[in-house]
Amino acid sequence: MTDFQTIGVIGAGAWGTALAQTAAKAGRDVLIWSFEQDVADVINNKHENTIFLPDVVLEPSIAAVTAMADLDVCDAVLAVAPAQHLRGTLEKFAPFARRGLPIILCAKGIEQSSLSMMTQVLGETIPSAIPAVLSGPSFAIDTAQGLPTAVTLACKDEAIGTALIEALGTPRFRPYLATDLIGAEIGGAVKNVLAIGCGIVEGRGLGKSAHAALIARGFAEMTRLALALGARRETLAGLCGLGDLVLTCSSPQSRNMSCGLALGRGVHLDDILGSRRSVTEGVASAPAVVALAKRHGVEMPICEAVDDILAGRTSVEDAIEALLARPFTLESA
Ligand SMILES: NC(=O)C1=CN([C@@H]2O[C@H](COP(=O)(O)OP(=O)(O)OC[C@H]3O[C@@H](n4cnc5c(N)ncnc54)[C@H](O)[C@@H]3O)[C@@H](O)[C@H]2O)C=CC1
Ligand SMILES: O=C(CO)COP(=O)(O)O
Repeated sequence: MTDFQTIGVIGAGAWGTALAQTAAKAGRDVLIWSFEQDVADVINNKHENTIFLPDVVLEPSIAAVTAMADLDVCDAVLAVAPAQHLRGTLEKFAPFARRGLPIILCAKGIEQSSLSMMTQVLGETIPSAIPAVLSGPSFAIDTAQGLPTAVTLACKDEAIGTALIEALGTPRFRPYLATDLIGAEIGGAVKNVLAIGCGIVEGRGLGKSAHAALIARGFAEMTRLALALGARRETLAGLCGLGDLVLTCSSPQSRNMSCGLALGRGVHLDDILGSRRSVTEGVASAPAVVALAKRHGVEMPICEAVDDILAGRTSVEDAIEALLARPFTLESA
């Protein structure tokens, strides 16, 4: 018996669909809200999200809706809209969220216009909700196909966090409880920017040694920013930090890494983004990460280089040369 029998999923992209599938496999009744009517129709009529997560037969206990009002029966909600659309999406849901509703934030990004983390966006749109963050190394297709995945589920209230894990966890989808929401959020947002950087390194043929160096120095940047924002170091060393960084930075199936790969091979950013319907979160989060770092006096040269390349302020070649020309320094600095 669970306190959270009916689960709402807001966002029917690849990750929302995969989380709906795993919640259904855990025995929950699932309502998934789709931004697009055609996506809702295909989920209901074909039991497959042919647009964002093809080739996965969805559980019969998943129903798609396009009216937020239909989610008012949910005991807990997973918010899986992309970071730049989260505010508008939660504003639409706000009138139907009961007081004290647990809302699990699953987007990995920072709002570009306000530099807000997703928990801040939730606090401003549905202040009565109980916030949680779900983040970790988990490609949607792996999770949806039932391949083993483990993630961090962060909630300040440990009893509610534990109950959410009991409602959503399965032997194949293993959430680990944490209480450090900001650490989990920073890990997910910054690893996307670093994955673009790792893709560039691969695309330029700079070698596996450079690739590993970028992961390690990128992890130092991620940790510095997280600590400045009040996170705990051990959170960043876990699934939602290092774990996701390693996955995303080593997998061309990552949208962020593949974006970097193409940039490194000389493809223009507009052409890369124009050829995909799915979201590449690191592109929107890069300027926000850099601005947030500046605000807190944190040095993040790799993220800055990625942001400069994305914004067209520097070439890939010049950015690499500038990083390599930086003064030698203490590793722990
Ligand atoms: N796909 C994956 O493997 C994983 C994705 N995530 C995160 O989940 C979040 C969602 O990503 P995906 O499900 O992969 O998205 P996706 O790339 O599969 O689909 C794009 C999503 O954006 C939505 N969208 C487009 N315009 C919108 C608007 N104006 N308002 C609201 N929604 C709009 C679409 O409805 C669709 O749900 C991202 O923050 C991503 O970083 C996290 C873990 C794994
Ligand atoms: O967050 C992810 C895996 O944990 C998915 O990464 P991409 O958005 O780069 O595909």
